[in-house]
This record gives sequence, C-alpha cells and structure tokens, in this order.
Amino acid sequence: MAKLVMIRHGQSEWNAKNLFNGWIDTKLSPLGIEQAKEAGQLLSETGIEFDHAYTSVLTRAIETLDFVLFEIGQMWIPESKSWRLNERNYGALQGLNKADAAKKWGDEQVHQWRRSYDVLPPLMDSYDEEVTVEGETYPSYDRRYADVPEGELPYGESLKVTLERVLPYWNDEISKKLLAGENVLIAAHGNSLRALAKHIEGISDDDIMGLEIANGQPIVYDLDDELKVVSKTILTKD
Ligand SMILES: O=C(O)[C@@H](CO)OP(=O)(O)O
Repeated sequence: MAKLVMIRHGQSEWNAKNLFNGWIDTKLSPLGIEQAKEAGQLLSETGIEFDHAYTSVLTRAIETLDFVLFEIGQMWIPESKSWRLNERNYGALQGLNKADAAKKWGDEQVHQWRRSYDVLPPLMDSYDEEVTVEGETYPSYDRRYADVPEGELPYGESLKVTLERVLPYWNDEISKKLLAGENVLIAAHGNSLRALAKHIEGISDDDIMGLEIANGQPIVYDLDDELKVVSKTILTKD
C-alpha cells in the first residue's frame, strides 16, 4: 500500500492580498513560510518516508516543498517539477482583486469561475500580456514554459480543463510510482490539487464545488494496489 501526500502551498503574497493568482509567479508571504514549515512539522510526526516529490514550476509551491522536505529531513529525495501541476490558469482574472471582481460581475458569477467544474474564466488575449500590480510587473510567459507542447499553453482554465492537463502527468508519471509501492509527496496549488482529488476520490462534478483545500495542511492518502483510497487524513495543528 502506497502513501500519497498532497500539500497546497502556504499563503502566497497574492493570497494575502486576495488577488487571483493563477499562473502568475508570486512568492510565499511571511505567514505562508510559517504554514509551510508547520506542514513539514506535522508531516514529520507521521514518520512517512518518501521516495519521490513532485511540484509545479511556480515559486510558491517549490518554496513550500523545500520547507517541508527540510522539516522532515528528506531534502535528498528525487524531485520533479512540471507545469502540469501549476495552479489553474485564471486567464484575464489574474492580478484582479476577488472582492472587486465580485462587485463588478456579481458574487454568483465569481463563485462559478472559482468553484464550478466547467465554467471558464474570461480568457487572456496573449502571452505577450504582462500583469502589473502595485507598480510591479509580472510576465505571463517565460522560458520555464518552453517545453509545453505547441497549442497546449492555456489562456484560462476551468477546473475541468485543469484536470485534463494534470491527468497525463498523473497517469504517465505519478501513478506509476505509487503503483510500484513508492510513497509520493506533491506540493502544488488549490485548484490543481482539487482536480487531482476529484480524480483520486471519484468526486462528482457537482460535489467538487464544495471542496476547499487549505494552505499548508497535508492531506495523507493510503492507496490500495489499484490506487483506490483506503483512508484520507488531513493533518492540522488542532
Ligand atoms: O487565486 C488563485 O489562483 C486561487 C488559489 O489561490 O484562487 P481560488 O481559491 O479563488 O481558486
């Protein structure tokens, strides 16, 4: 029986400001760093020995993985990073304040964009666009995406579309490790992990609307030989 642990990154600078973050590369806030360290401390109490760690190509998830691996004394294990584990691309919403968006488009519309399974956010026009917040400019595209196959760069993703780009990585890479009995740690994002949880737990399109994943709380799955969930435990301080 293999163990799979998924951790959403600690609070990002833009989570703290209530901005749509998506693929924009922001760092952990001071609270986010504390949450990442705490996640590692909680995980270290389980004694799980990992064989492989996965993360996205976004700094907030990579930082979280580093803090967690440091806390559990397993910084040496093999790690892989993939754009397929990135946060959902929030398209033209990226950089906007979520409360301002609700005032402009209405609470229900914004809730649909954030939590529905298949409603797309407004799409961005091009990867040449930059997002400027408080005088700081963030590029939409950089060389970390050079290996993304032609035509697969998203311009805005629903959870469904997010799952469709996470799944090939799960099927070709992560699930193979678990099927071989290896213990796997994934540090990623609220929506890439909601998508994976939907797949792993068989959550319906309707019920996935109610699933929230908190920053820095490790989710520990025991999986059987066919990767069916035997148990799920969320580690918290309390
Ligand atoms: O802004 C984002 O990219 C995500 C997660 O931080 O937000 P939401 O929870 O609204 O999907």
